[in-house]
Amino acid sequence: MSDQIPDPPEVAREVFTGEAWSRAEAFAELLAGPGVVRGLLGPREVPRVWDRHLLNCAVVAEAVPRDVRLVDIGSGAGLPGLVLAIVRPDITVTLLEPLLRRTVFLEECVESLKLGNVEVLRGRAEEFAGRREFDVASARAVAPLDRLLKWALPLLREGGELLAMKGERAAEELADAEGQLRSSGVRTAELVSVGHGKVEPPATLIRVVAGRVPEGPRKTSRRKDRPSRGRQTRGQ
Ligand SMILES: C[S@@+](CC[C@H](N)C(=O)[O-])C[C@H]1O[C@@H](n2cnc3c(N)ncnc32)[C@H](O)[C@@H]1O
Repeated sequence: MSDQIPDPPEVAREVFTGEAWSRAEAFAELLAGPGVVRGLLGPREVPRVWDRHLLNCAVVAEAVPRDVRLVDIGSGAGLPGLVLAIVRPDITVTLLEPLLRRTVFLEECVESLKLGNVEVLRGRAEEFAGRREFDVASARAVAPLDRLLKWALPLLREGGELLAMKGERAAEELADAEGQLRSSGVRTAELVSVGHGKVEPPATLIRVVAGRVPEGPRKTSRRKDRPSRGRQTRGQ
């Protein structure tokens, strides 16, 4: 393992079990190596690659139901989507990211980690409104809640959930978006705390449950649904 990467904390062994352990180690190396060289992760993040990145993202799995189709909006270097795919082989994960440099890295990671439950999709979330449908949307450090709602809700089925990783300002963001939440017809919006005993402090999520899906192009045929731009790749 690279000199710069700290030893994983003890708790990492509880979070990444079975095959997930070697994949988590390999992903830490990819982030701290090519990820830093290509400017996807700041060099100062390397010492905290386990706690701030891998573990903090992995604990989001506590809020993800079983066997769902999850889209990670603005996945960047694969956070949290690729980590969720590592710890949750029961779910299928779409890493949605507009920047080519990042999708190339993501595709390389998927191949190198031999993840069969991941798709890399290049494009902006708003391009796929009504064209793709998911059960869960995750996002970390992508946009304020009001903008995230505009991007995520059209990608979710009725009853689907947005899980937005937010920090200290989570409650404030939720309060600020109250009007929009009401007019978007969402069922519920609440703060959820995950990772107790695993990450310090525990991670705060805003969970929004989508209401009725508006009538739209989602009802068109599969062939027409295919995005006109953007590359899609399935993992091995
Ligand atoms: C600050 S980075 C965060 C990356 C990653 N989620 C993380 O926590 O490290 C924000 C990411 O959102 C992507 N992004 C920006 N606008 C987007 C949009 N409209 N749809 C999807 N992704 C978008 C950017 O390309 C970038 O990779």
